[in-house]
Amino acid sequence: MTAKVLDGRATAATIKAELTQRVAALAARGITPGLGTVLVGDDPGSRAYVAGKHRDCAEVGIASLREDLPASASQADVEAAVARLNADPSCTGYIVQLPLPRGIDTNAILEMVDPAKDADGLHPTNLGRLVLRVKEDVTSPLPCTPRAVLELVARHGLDLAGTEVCVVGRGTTVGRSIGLLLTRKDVNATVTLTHTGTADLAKHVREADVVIAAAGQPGIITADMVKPGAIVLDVGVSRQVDPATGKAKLRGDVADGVAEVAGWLSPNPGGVGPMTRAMLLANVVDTAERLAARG
Ligand SMILES: Nc1nc2c(c(=O)[nH]1)N[C@@H](CN(C=O)c1ccc(C(=O)N[C@@H](CCC(=O)O)C(=O)O)cc1)CN2
Repeated sequence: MTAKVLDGRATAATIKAELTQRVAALAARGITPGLGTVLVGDDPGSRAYVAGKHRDCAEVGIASLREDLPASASQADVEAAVARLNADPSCTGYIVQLPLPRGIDTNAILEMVDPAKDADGLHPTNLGRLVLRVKEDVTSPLPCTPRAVLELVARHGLDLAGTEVCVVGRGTTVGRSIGLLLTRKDVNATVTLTHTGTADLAKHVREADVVIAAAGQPGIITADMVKPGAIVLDVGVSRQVDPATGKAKLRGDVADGVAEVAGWLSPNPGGVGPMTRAMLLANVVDTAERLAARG
């Protein structure tokens, strides 16, 4: 079997075209959404992702604001950047790029974000609304990668109702929150959340109709672990620098042979990554539309 491709690049391009029209409709009413980013330090991956987010904004007509801080920034410096974006009326939503450098208290920073401007859906209020099953169209944004996974699957005509899903990885941005989304009544999947403490990972993966690999461990999901025909989403990404050339290579959590066993596979790069960026834009536009509707 050669898996069909869950094409994140093409799907993200379609979504961005839709968002461009929605942003133009807001502009006609005198409203310009503005996305802010807080980037701390020199991590090449984080720098590339933030640069991509600003390119995306320009493409769809969203204004963008940057708070770039050096790796030596203190907790107080990062908190001051967050306070500036909270206070800036031209910033309708913003994100703090993760991971933050060691020594910065990430939870304290995320708690400082104004929940109404939280474009990542990672503020405790917004994650709490997800737990309480408050619908995001009424109140708050969903975390971008979990939303990206659901949107990518739905736009390829796949229905997850009744499926057994194995999530690999328990990080906040993906693993923990995606389980909450998948078990909502409008999705109706059954979820097993696995992690580094799981005794027999292969057993859980093998039983799953859908595998969401978000461990950040290159090649951890191998072909022998995957049920034939399963839907496999490769979310985790690791940047490995080739010592010979000095060039960075991206590696996903899914090993090469999986494409021969799975029914559907999201490539990495080119799958969930571009969709994550598109969902960030969607969160910003959704928020701007909600505010506009409230006058
Ligand atoms: N505040 C946040 N921090 C992080 C998040 C997040 O959702 N919010 N997720 C990841 C990183 N991330 C977004 O910030 C992200 C990862 C990957 C991509 C992407 O487009 N990847 C491309 C490859 C890009 C490249 O060549 O480097 C792909 O998969 O095709 C976008 C965003 C951690 N931090």
